[in-house]
This record gives sequence, structure tokens and C-alpha cells, in this order.
Amino acid sequence: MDNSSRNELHGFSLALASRKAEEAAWRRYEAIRWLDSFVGPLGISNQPSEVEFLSCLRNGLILCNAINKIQPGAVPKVVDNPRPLQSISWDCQPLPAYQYFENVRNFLVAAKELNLPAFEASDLERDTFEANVVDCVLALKSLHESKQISNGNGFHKHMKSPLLLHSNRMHPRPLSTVSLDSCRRLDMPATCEKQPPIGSPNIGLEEFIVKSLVDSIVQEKENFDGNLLASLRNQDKDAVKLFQSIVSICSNESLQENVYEKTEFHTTLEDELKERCSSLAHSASVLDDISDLNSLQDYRACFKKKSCNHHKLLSIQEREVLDLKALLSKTKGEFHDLQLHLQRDLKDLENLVQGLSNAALGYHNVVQENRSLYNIVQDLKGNIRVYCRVRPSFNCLSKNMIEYIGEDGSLMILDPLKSKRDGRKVFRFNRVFGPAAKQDEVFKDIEPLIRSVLDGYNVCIFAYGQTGSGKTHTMNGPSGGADKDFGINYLALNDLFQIQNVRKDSIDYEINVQMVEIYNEQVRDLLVAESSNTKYP
Ligand SMILES: Nc1ncnc2c1ncn2[C@@H]1O[C@H](COP(=O)(O)OP(=O)(O)OP(=O)(O)O)[C@@H](O)[C@H]1O
Repeated sequence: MDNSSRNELHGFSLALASRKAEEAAWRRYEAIRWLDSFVGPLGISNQPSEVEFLSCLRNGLILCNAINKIQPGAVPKVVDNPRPLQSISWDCQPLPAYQYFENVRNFLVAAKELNLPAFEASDLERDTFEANVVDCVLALKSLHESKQISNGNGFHKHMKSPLLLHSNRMHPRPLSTVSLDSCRRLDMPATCEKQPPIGSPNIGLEEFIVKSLVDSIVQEKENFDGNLLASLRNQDKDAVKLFQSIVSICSNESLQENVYEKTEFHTTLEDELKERCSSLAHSASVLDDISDLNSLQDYRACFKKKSCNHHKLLSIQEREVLDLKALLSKTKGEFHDLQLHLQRDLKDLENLVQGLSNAALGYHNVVQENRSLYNIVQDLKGNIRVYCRVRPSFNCLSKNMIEYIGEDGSLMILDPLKSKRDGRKVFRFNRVFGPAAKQDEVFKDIEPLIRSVLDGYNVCIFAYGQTGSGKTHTMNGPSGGADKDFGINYLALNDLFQIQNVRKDSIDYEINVQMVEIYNEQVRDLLVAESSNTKYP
């Protein structure tokens, strides 16, 4: 059933409950109005609540007085309080509790003798059984009215709620005998059992037949007007005319004008019930999955079956929901484990990073220390170093001048024009490069000094010698030479650029190049195109 259908049913239940409450209140007001006018001022409003109504009758005094006025001596002894009846107030109960109970008990005995709808004394203490007390009071009223009409022949009726039958089935009372229930169904007083027998000389055969027919008709058309029933019991009437009038009333359905307002209530309730059912059936019919069902009742009956497709579908969906819940629980557990695992990994990673950071810091310190030691070594080698490079000889005389080149930087030459003793000379340098020494070999010995520049040291390298001794060749290399012929200048710059690139993440080096020539006491800038600008003062 969808939500709209469920809401419809809920609304209908509420409306029905409201109608029941209105009906119960209406009957309670009717009872209290009659008691107020019949017994005397009760001291409560004409429209009392359930609590007010039951409190007013709880001492039994009003009930005993009422039944005694209708049937004198019905309650032989009424336990009364000294206050006059007119001053009775429902909320002022001077009598002890056992005296209340005595009045109520005596009233119930008298009511039973008159076949009135009974209730239990405890019903006056419980709001839920107020309807039983109201039934009894209204039956008492009907008895009074019938006695007034029929001069006390004991044939009376009382007002009956359309819900009364249901109410009595729900709460059967010991005093509500079968005959009493039958009287309720007929809306006739229980005293109907006291009608004269068939052979009574007071009633003729025709009148008995008429009475039986009327009883039968009354069973079909309950809640007959009291006057009509009184007329039936009035033996002065012509029985045949009375029967004809009843039949005419029934056939012309003019009886509807004489039924109580409850009949109209029945009709209204039935109409509303039909309308609600029609609405519910329409709502049910729009559901796709029950389109093949004829009515809402069919749908309900089908749904209650274990074999119903909707029932099976619901069962499958319930199982899927359970599976999803289990999967969700399992996923939550796995997620929790992953979180713990991730936290452990993060902790390990943190330790590794911390270790690397410490190692990097140590490495940096080691590098710093290494540089420091490196430059100390350079200092120890000497801040000023003198190297000797022997140019290859271009003639035969000079080829034999180099007699010895020592590893310790010593150079021994021999002047061929002098004797060996006088012509031999020895010179000492930091290192001597022979005629066969290559460019990179010369540079290797100078490279450590050049790198000291990057650590903040000033380094100066210059070549000195006579014309044609090979200064330009050593510092720049031969003109148009290959890479292997690069001189110290090119090789030094290449080395500095490579180191700059290696350390670019930690140190930003700025390299500037200037090239000048000092010739004849004149300094010329070799990188400037204009010759006039090349000379410095
Ligand atoms: N080590 C060497 N190996 C081969 N050739 C050399 C070497 N040194 C110098 N030369 C050659 O000797 C010649 C003169 O050399 P270089 O021009 O370098 O002399 P220099 O000292 O610069 O002369 P200057 O002072 O007049 O400029 C060049 O032709 C050069 O190629």
C-alpha cells in the first residue's frame, strides 16, 4: 500500500473515531438533560464531560430517585444525605463510600428487575465504561416516557446509538442477558417479555397477529417512533387499521420521517464510508504493480499471501538491505584497518624523512668541512704557484737543450754553445710540463685553484714569457682548434658552468667574463669591437 492510501485509511479512522466521540457526547447530554428535568437541578452544565457525568451519578442518589419516581418503591431504601435534593452538587459528596455503593447496588437490582440495560458499580469509577451508564439512563428515560403514554403497561423504548450494538459486543455485562440484547436489537424495552400470552382474554387473535407482524417489521425498521409503538400497545385502537397504517408506512417509506436522527447518521456514515473506499480503490488502482487487481481488497488479500510477487519482492529487498548493512559494517571495519595502516605508514615515513633530513644536514656539514679542508690544502700547496711549460722546439739546436725534467719541478737545461760544466743550469718550479704535455694535462693541475673561486677565494692565473713562447697557446689554445685543444680559459669556464649547474638548487652563482690584453704598458679590452674603446688609461 502506498503512502497516500495509508494516509487515506488513517484519515478515515480519525473521522470515524471523531464521529463515535460526537455520538457518545450527544447521548450523554441527552441523559443529563433528562435527569436534570426529571429528578431536579443537578448542579452541572447541560454538556458535561465524562468525568462530570460519572461523578454526578457516583453516589447513586440521583439514579435511585429517578427509578423510584418511575417505579415507586423500586429502591425501598435510599441512603440520602440531609441536604435537599435541589442543593445536590456533583462535586460535593458528603456520604461515605460504602453508602454510595449501597445506593448504586440497590439501583442496579431494581434496574435488573425492570430489564433495563445494566452496568457495574465500578463503571461509575471508570471513564471507559461511561457508555453503559448512559445506556441505562436513556433506557430509564424511555421507560418513563412509555409509562406516561401507556399508563404503565411496561412497553417502552429508549434511545439507542448506532454504535451501541458494537459497544455491547465488545463489553458484555453479566446483567445484559440474551433477552436484553434482543430488546436492544429491536430497540424495544426488556419488558417486552412481560407481554400477555397468546391466550390472554385481553388481546384478541387478530391483535396478536398484528402485534407479531409489527414486531417483525420493527426488527427490520428499528428505532420506531415511540408514539407509533405506544399506539400499537393501546388496546383502544383498531388493530386492523393500525396494521394497515404500519404496512402503508413501510411500503411508502414514510417511516423515514419517524426514525431517529441515528438513521440519518447511519446514512451519512455509509455514504462517507463508500466515498472513502472509492478513493482508496482509486489510489490503489494507479499503482503499476497492482494494476491487474480488481480492488484494494484484492490487493490486500494478495499481499498477505506468502506467494504474492510484491511480498516476494519485499522479502528480497529486505534481504538486500541486510546484506548492504553487513557490507557497510565490513567496509567500515576495513576502512578502520586502512586508517590504522596509513597512520603507521605515515609514522614510518615521518621517521624516514627525519632520518634523511638528519643525513642531509650531516652531508651538508661534511661538504662544508670538505670544502674547508680542500681550500686548506690549496693554501698549503701555496697561494702563488709557478708552473713551467716547455714549448716544442722548432729547430735542431734547441731540441737538445732540455737535459732533465724532474717530478719535483726541477728543470735542467744545457747550453750547447758552452761546455757541459759551465753550460748546465738547473731551475725549480712548482711543476714543469714538457714539450709533449697536452692542454688538459696542464689544466688538471690548475683546476683545484679555479674551483676555489666558488667558495669565495680570489684566484689569478696568468702566463708569462717572451714572444712566441706559447702564452696564447696555453691560455686560449690554437686559433680554430678543436675542443681537445681548448686552453685554460675555456676549460676553466666550462668547469665553472658545470659546477654552477650542479649547485643551482642550493646556490645561485653569477658569472661575469672580461678579457683584456696588457701590451706595451697598454691595457686593451679584447671583447669590445671598437678598437678606440679597447684601450684603458
Ligand atoms: N706547447 C706548444 N705546442 C705546440 N705548438 C706551440 C706550443 N706553444 C706554442 N706553440 C706554437 O708556437 C707559436 C707561438 O706561440 P704563441 O703565439 O702562443 O706565443 P706567444 O707567447 O703568445 O707570442 P706573443 O707574445 O708574440 O703573442 C704558435 O704558432 C703556437 O702554435
